Formats: sequence, structure tokens, C-alpha cells
Amino acid sequence: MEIPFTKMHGLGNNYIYIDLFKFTIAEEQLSGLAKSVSDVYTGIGSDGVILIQPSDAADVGMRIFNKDGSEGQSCGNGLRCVAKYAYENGIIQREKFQIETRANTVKAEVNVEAGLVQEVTINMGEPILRRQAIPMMGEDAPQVVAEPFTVGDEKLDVTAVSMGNPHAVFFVNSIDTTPLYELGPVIEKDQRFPDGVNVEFIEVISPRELNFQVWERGSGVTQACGTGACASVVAAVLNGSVQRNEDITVHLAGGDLIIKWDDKGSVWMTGGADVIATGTYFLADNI
Ligand SMILES: N[C@@H](CCC[C@H](N)C(=O)O)C(=O)O
Repeated sequence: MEIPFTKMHGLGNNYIYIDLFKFTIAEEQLSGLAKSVSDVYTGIGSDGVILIQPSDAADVGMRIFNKDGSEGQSCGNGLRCVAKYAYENGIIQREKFQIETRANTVKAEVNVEAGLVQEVTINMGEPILRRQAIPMMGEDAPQVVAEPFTVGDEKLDVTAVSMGNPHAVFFVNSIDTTPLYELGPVIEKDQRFPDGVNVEFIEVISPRELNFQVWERGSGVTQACGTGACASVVAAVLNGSVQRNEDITVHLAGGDLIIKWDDKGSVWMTGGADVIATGTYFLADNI
């Protein structure tokens, strides 16, 4: 099967985007496609697949599949890329519009110069903090903030935040010495998070700046995670490290995002989105 694609990235978090306004693919092929196309040796190489599709609830819809074929509920970097694609390909003709994800419908605003989207701001909606809604095992509570969390010999404190998808945020003295590749996969599948979890290690470097590292559920280490950056700023506010209603710069491996948790409850994310390539992917018949 020949599948037209656009490869895009938001701060290095790269996905294969498939435009379902122009192309159809069977539901049962989606998970296999994500695994196949993400393989760096026998596919294109990516963190997963994002579908750009018609929506009844919003101007455009998106679905995200991780590298391992699992489906996520939302993707911050993907939302900025979908916004850029939708505007530059004439799916939407306005600079402000709505995008539906499996988690919620968000508001996007594109910053355009000479017809090209330079930057995108997304109102990601309100974080979900209630323990059972993250979801996280244990007695239900309105928030999980700096709760002791032992993994093997490591004694950590977890703050759990859902941005539609679950995040376990750990504050550390330095992200340079965090055993990300050892702890990430173990915490991702820890039974305390029944749906799995995205894992973030955060170093507070000033009241306006965070250093960020991520192990993503279903994709492993990536260069950036937009929902993770949002969750980390929310966690930093809950831990008293940064202020609400202020722009916080999050330094990710692939670049910076500006995140704000406003007084009304919404989390805002601003950052770039870039096109890498377009082409045709040849999906094997047995997928
Ligand atoms: N990279 C994304 C998040 C993608 C989904 C995530 N791995 C999950 O399974 O929840 C982002 O930029 O937010």
C-alpha cells in the first residue's frame, strides 16, 4: 500500500503525519503502520504516527500513535505541527481554530509570516490532578504532589499530572546525572500507573526556567514532549518552584517551549513546528 506522508517535528519530536482529508487507511492497520514506519532501519524513522483528520467537534482532528503502536490521547508537539499543516495546506483559512484530540479539544493560534507558520500557541486546557483520573493507584486524592516513590534503590518523589495523557514528574538536582535510560522504562510500566506513564526529570534552574528530560510512554527517550513540558510547569507550580500566570521557559533537548499555567486554569504552550520531508511510504501487505 502506498501512503502519502509528511514528516514534521516540534523541537525534534518527530512524527509521520498522514492527511486523512486526502487518504484513507483501515483502523486495523494503524498500530502496525506506526511500528513499521517508525523503525529507523526498515521504515522512515520517527517517534510515531499522527493522523490529521476531519472532526465533528472541531475544525480539524488528530490522533497520535507511539513508536510501539500504542495510541496516546494527546501530543503537544504534534498539535503545533497539525496546526501548521492545517493552515499551510488550506484545511483551515483562519489563524485561530480548534483541534480535537482523544483527550479534549484545544484552541490553536498560528503566527504567520509570508504564508508560513512560524510559531504556534496552543491553549491546552486544564491539567487533571485528581489521583484516580491520572490514573494512579492508591487512595484517591485531589492531587499527587511530591509523594515518596521508590524505584529499586532510588528514593524519588513523584508529582503526577495528566494533560489528557499521564505524566510522572520528578524534580532532580541535575538532569545531567539522571539515569534516564535505566529509570524511564521501569517507571513507564510501573504498576502504580495502570495505563503506563510518561516520565519527566526536571531541574529548576530559576523561578522562570526549567531543564527537562523525558522518557515517553510508547516511544522512549525523545527530544521533546509538549504535554510533558506543560505537566512539568504545572508540577513546578504545585511544588512552589515557579509561579502561576508567568511564562516559564522549558529547555528540552530539542529546544525551548514557553509554558504558562494561567489563573483561570488553562495551560498555554508556545513553540515551533517544522516540516522535514514529504513522500510516499510503502507499507508491507502483511501489516
Ligand atoms: N510527544 C508527545 C506525547 C506523545 C504521546 C505520549 N507518548 C503518550 O503515550 O502519552 C507530546 O509532545 O506531548
